[in-house]
Amino acid sequence: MSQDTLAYDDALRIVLAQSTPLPAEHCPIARCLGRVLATPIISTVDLPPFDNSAMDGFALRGDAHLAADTELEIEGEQAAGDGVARAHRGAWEIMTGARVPDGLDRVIPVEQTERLGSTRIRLLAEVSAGQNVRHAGSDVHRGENVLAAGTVLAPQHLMLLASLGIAQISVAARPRVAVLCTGRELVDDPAQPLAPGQIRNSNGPFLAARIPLAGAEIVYQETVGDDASAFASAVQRALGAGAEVIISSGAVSMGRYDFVPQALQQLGAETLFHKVAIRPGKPLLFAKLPGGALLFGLPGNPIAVAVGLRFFVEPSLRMMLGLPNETPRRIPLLNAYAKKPRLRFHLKSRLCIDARGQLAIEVLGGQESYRIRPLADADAWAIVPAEIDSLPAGSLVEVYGAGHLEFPLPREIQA
Ligand SMILES: Nc1nc2c(c(=O)[nH]1)N[C@H]1C(S)=C(S)[C@@H](COP(=O)(O)OP(=O)(O)OC[C@H]3O[C@@H](n4cnc5c(N)ncnc54)[C@H](O)[C@@H]3O)O[C@H]1N2
Ligand code: MOO
Repeated sequence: MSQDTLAYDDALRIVLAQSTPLPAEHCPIARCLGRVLATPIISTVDLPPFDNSAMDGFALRGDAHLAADTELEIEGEQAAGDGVARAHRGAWEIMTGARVPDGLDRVIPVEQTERLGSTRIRLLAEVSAGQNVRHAGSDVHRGENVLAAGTVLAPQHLMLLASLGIAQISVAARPRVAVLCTGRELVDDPAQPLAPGQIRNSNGPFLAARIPLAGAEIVYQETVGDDASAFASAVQRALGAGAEVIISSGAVSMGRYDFVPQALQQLGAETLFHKVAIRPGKPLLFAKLPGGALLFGLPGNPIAVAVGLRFFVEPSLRMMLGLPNETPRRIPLLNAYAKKPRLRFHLKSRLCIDARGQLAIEVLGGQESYRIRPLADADAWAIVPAEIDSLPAGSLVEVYGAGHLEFPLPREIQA
């Protein structure tokens, strides 16, 4: 390996050292899906807020057990939404979710009662204290820590926040990202026929789709030709749009038109590394612009872009979002895998259940970095470290989900 090619871990360390957590901001809960909670949520209320019935039936009181065949007068009715009622004796007809009248302590379902005329019932089963009552605070009690900082808010968290009456929360600001695609061969408009030598821009739409899923927002997007000055002015426009992170695709390799390093020099940027011992995406470049924005120069091959985003940009975004570094899962390889040593491989892969019914990771065919089709079948990345050249079937390999916030796997139990 040439001396200027960094090991992945060293390159990642440099990226993380340049990535700083962003400040928190307030967000109404209707708009916080996918945001990262900046401060823990401590409930100021009990949930349920009052003792209420789990059944349509009759609320009663009694000793530890109220025997079957007991007969009781119907003294009142309590529906969901009714306020405080005070009861001293008898049975109250009650609906599911209704507040249990004060003084009563259990509910018998209507089907376990027999109506005796219009004002009396007989119990057909024994009912004990607390039965069919959902007690105040039994789900969440006041003062309970219900969501930890760093929670990525999903619909079930919004259900909890809504039930606690929380209107606004504090979330990490979303990193502002610009995407610049380079290449004279690129056509953005799907309706435009391709001239000989042209291809469609697929990296732009991929990045535009993935970045919001990674917890960031796109503030600027442009496709530029093969020219250092045009690229430098696109970088200025991206910065003008407020970008804190610029992701470019293409023009970082050895070709005559691979001008990103030169443009960065023009811009006065500090290049922190160029070339990492990985496949795909070896010519990846990382720089810091004079105002502090980070630039990830991803090699143009589509899978090099996917790997650069997943294994360099996303760890940086995690740091900005206040999330800890990711830990991969270790999963057995479905089939043996061999490669040349020296480069760390990132393999388009798919989780599967093997013939014995166990979770395994299948490395897909077609690993070349121009091959987009197998990525469409992939839902995970399998990693083979630089120093390893062959792995028998069943070897445990590190596996990462398609995106850092999407991991379709169960949690690992910590020993
Ligand atoms: N002599 C050498 N040539 C190459 C080397 C090398 O070490 N020595 N490295 C190869 C590797 S590995 C990669 S990866 C590529 C990276 O090249 P660039 O970053 O300079 O990217 P381009 O040349 O601009 O494009 C590469 C490839 O990707 C296609 N492309 C670019 N942008 C898009 C886009 N937005 N959508 C779809 N496809 C895109 C482009 O047409 C090229 O086919 O360099 C190797 N060469
Ligand atoms: O690093 Mo490249 O993406 O293998 O062609």
